[in-house]
Amino acid sequence: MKLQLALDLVDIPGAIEVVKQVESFVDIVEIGTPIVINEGLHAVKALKEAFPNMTVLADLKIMDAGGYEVMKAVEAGADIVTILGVAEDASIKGAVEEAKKHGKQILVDMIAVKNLAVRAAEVDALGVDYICVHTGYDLQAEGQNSFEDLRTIKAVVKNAKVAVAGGIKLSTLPEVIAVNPDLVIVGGGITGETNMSSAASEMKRLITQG
Ligand SMILES: O=C([C@H](O)CO)[C@H](O)[C@H](O)COP(=O)(O)O
Repeated sequence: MKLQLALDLVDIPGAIEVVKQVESFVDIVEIGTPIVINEGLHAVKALKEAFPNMTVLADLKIMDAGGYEVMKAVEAGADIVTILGVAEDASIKGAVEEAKKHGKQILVDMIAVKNLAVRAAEVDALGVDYICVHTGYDLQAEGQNSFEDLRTIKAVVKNAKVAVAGGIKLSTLPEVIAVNPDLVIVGGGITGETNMSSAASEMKRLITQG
């Protein structure tokens, strides 16, 4: 099980500062959608240049032009690129094909997918690397989480790795670990803490002990 740090509500210098504090505890650094909207793919480039040995995920949440947008993210230095599960199969296939050409990976974000079990099985057959259940900020604000959704996709996904994101904190991490995802994605649960290094370190400890 791996730990991914999601960087969302910071600028490029702020993102670099956070990674410096927690890099030894996280496996993947995510350049979140809000950073990409604010700074463009320069943010991906800057983080990869600052931390060349880290796996960098560009959270583009692609909806169309899968191949082209993956190509641009990979040019900027991304190792993993996200596309939405609600996108057309043609877009997901294009994204997978382009990523594979460069030895990179695709994570499908299942945010807003209605029939999760059916769509997860369909997406799994398209050769993607990760399938991620995700409760976004707007539904987190309504008190929702993705823990039950994680069980749902664990039951149907046979090829891809399974990931979970959305409001995970130190206090709720054990509940997530119990379902045994391949990847746990945490943003505010680390970046919102006064001592980010200690939060990330404790999360890594819990994940490693399983
Ligand atoms: O993808 C995300 C969100 O939609 C904003 O773009 C976050 O990176 C993801 O939700 C993880 O962050 P937390 O919910 O703060 O853990």
